[in-house]
Order: sequence, then C-alpha cells, then structure tokens
Amino acid sequence: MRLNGIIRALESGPGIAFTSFVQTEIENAVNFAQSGNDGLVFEMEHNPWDINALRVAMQFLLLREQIIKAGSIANPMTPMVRIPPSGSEMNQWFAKQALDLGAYGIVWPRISNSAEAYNAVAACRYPRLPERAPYEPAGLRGDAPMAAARYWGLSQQEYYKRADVWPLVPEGEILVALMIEDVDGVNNIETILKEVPGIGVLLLGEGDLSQQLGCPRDYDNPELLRMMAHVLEVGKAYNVAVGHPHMTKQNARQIVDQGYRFLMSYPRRDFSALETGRNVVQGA
Ligand SMILES: C[C@H](O)CC(=O)C(=O)O
Repeated sequence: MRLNGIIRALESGPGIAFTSFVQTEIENAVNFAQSGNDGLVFEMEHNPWDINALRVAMQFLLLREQIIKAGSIANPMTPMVRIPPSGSEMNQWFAKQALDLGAYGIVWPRISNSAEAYNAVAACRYPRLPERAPYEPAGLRGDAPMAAARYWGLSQQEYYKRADVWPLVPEGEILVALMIEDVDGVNNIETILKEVPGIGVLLLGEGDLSQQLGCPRDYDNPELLRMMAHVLEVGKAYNVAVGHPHMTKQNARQIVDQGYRFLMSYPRRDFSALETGRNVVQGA
C-alpha cells in the first residue's frame, strides 16, 4: 500500500500531483485537508522555523471521517515541508527534523549544482554500508524515527523499510523536490539529473529566477519562459516530474498541456464576499 499520496498521484493515471504551499497553522491544515488534493507543502522557507507549529499542523491534517472512509492508514493529505536553507548552505538538520516528525518529503530551495542536489537527497536517507545497493547518494540522516513511525501508522522496523527516497527505491515513501530557481540551477539541470539519483521532483521557482533575471515576478518574460521550458524538457527526458509553483485559474490548462506534473497554488483567504457587501452598502 502506497502511503505518500503525492507519489501515488505521480505513479498513476496522468502522473500529475496537485499540491499547494500552505502556512503552518491549524486552520490552514484543517481547511486544506478537506480540499481533495494529493498533498501540501508547509511553507517554512519564508516563515519562522517553528517545529512545534509543524508538529501541531501535521496532526490537524488527520480527519477521522476521511481516514475511516479511505480504510487505510495512509494520510489522506500528504504533508511535505519546504525548509529554510538554500542549497549552497549544504544543510541537513532542517530536513532531519521535518522527516522525524513524519513529513513525507522535503522541498529544497535554490539548488544550483550536483553537489547541492546530492546533499539534499543524502539528507533524506539513512546511512548504509556501500555493499548494500542503492548506496548513492550516501545517507546522512540521523536515527530517531519514533514520532515519524507513529505518524505513518507503522512500527519502527516497518518505517525503516519505507523511509527511503522514491523513485530510487521504488517502495520508498519520501519525496525529494529540488527547487530550480537560479540561472546556475537551470544551466546545470542536465548534469544534476545525470549525476544524482533519487530526485523525485524539480520545482521551478519562477519568482526567484525572475528576480535574478532582472524582471521580478514578470512571469511573461521571454528569457524566464525559455529557462523554464528548458528545465521542463530536461525533466521530461529523464522522466522526473517538473513542478509549477503558481497554477492559477488562468494558466491551469496551459501548464497541464505543457507537461508540468507537480502543480501548486498558493491559497489566499477570499474576502470577496465582504467586498461585494461593501459595494452593496455603498450603492456601487
Ligand atoms: C510561492 C513562491 O513564489 C514560489 C517560489 O519560491 C518562487 O520563486 O516562485
């Protein structure tokens, strides 16, 4: 039984997963858990690294009615976490803390080259001896999965068997998503995919990329679009899903047709009913 709903979606049917960045708060977890999507990414890169808030929000993804209806221990809504450090910081401990709470994957900001990509995958794997394949990327994760095993609904030994990166380990339940959001990352993308196994998703950061290109958040800039198309094509050639961070009602059809497979939005609270009410009162 597949536990990670995002991997399940990538492996089946059209191979497309629907997710969203979500603030690490109870209300957002409860609301998004009922949205019918495959998973979410708690956005902790540009928010405080509040590990207790993450622990609490993850618990509030679990809705009894959904669990009973699904008849499965798998989370109906799969949580991943976008951690704060950029790839160049060669960090590991943020991933370790999120995985140890039971996160099913990590989104790594600003990965620019193979060494950073290798570190990202290695941080999500337990160490093993070289004779036990697949050895590379050689695991760096420390061992304390009690809370994670409980969250996944498994014994600790069962957790160990499945706590590896997909698709390098086909039964692995941990998804490593690398954000490609600078020019070096775009230029190095083919080398990264050639040299580093275990990458599940390449997620484009069109905001950051456009910032570097001198056209901040101008999503129609031709150079930005050329770079995004390049990552998309290389991802397709290596059969690695490429993600789009800003699906809107306007671009949804286009990005599906282009072949993006990890589709994200950024939910905003909708106060349009109040605006309508104000307009009614003001006679507009
Ligand atoms: C939601 C964010 O805008 C995604 C991102 O990091 C980007 O660079 O774009």
